[in-house]
Amino acid sequence: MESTLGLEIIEVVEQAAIASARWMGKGEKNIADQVAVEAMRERMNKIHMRGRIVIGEGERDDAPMLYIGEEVGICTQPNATDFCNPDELLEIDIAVDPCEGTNLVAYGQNGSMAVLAISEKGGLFAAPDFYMKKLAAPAQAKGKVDINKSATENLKILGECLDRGIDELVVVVMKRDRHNDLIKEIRDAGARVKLIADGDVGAAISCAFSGTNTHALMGIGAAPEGVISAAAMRCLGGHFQGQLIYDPAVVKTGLIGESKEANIARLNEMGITDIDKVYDAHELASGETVLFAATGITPGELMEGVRFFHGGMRTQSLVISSQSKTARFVDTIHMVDQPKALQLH
Ligand SMILES: O=C(COP(=O)(O)O)[C@@H](O)[C@H](O)[C@H](O)[C@H](O)COP(=O)(O)O
Ligand SMILES: [Mn+2]
Ligand SMILES: [Mn+2]
Repeated sequence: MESTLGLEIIEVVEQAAIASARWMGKGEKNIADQVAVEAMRERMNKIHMRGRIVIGEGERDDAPMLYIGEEVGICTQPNATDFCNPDELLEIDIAVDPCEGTNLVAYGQNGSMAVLAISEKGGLFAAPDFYMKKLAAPAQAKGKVDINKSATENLKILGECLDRGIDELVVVVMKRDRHNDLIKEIRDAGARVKLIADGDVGAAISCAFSGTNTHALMGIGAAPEGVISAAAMRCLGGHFQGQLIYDPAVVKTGLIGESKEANIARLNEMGITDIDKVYDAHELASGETVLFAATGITPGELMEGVRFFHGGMRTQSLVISSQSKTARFVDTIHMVDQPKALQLH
């Protein structure tokens, strides 16, 4: 699956990030999102692959592009056998978030990215448009911290695994009312909290890299983003667990469904009967081969944002492959017109 796809998907996330970055700081989150979706879809449809979107734009709002179930790639065409080789004809599943952190882009804040994950058919958990309680941590703590334990217990374990005092740990938490008790508990335990407005995919993956000063992600974010984070964490060997949250009273932002009962019924209809199951990274991204790609839109812990200059732009991306066991940071200069100068760094 991987050979040329790994290279082509870099351009997919690069193009989405560049399109969105043009709207950075303009206060237009919907446009920043829409242009990323269009650019991602356009580039994706030029790839020799037979893809199907399993996590995409707006499960419930009839999104016109990159919606769940949409087929993407040249090899989805009826006469594909005429121009696609057998490898390219293998069905693959794709999870996308063309603009992860739309508010961050609209308000010029750090941490947004264009991101996707790919696996063979059935290799990514088709998460419903629900919330997910998440716990991410570095590889040293994999299988030792546990989402069922309290934050206090996990911080103690994390400190031991990382050979750090609890006061030397930084936990990323999304700034939401639902996290007020969690934030207090982390601070009372002695650790430091980095509050983010949005963008928990980047925060989760940052845990896998030392040097980011991010030692854990705790709290409740969106479930689709949980699967994308898990895909990267699975390849990187980091710890990731997720548990679906279906009770609007827990989430507090009120964006999921009408009632807890209706949400449980919806999960059951989707075939999810063990509604409180804790999924680990290998269950959320279970495919034999998993690919992940992201490009920074605004600057973040992992990647620079898109930088525009006369005649072009520069992007930084991260491409991770379970097959080649690589995490590549790709720095690209895009020459649109003839730039007057190309800066080395
Ligand atoms: O920041 C996020 C928003 O993603 P997007 O809509 O693609 O810009 C995600 O990182 C979060 O995981 C999540 O969507 C967020 O936690 C939703 O929670 P809330 O704002 O409380 O409804
Ligand atoms: Mn998102
Ligand atoms: Mn998004």
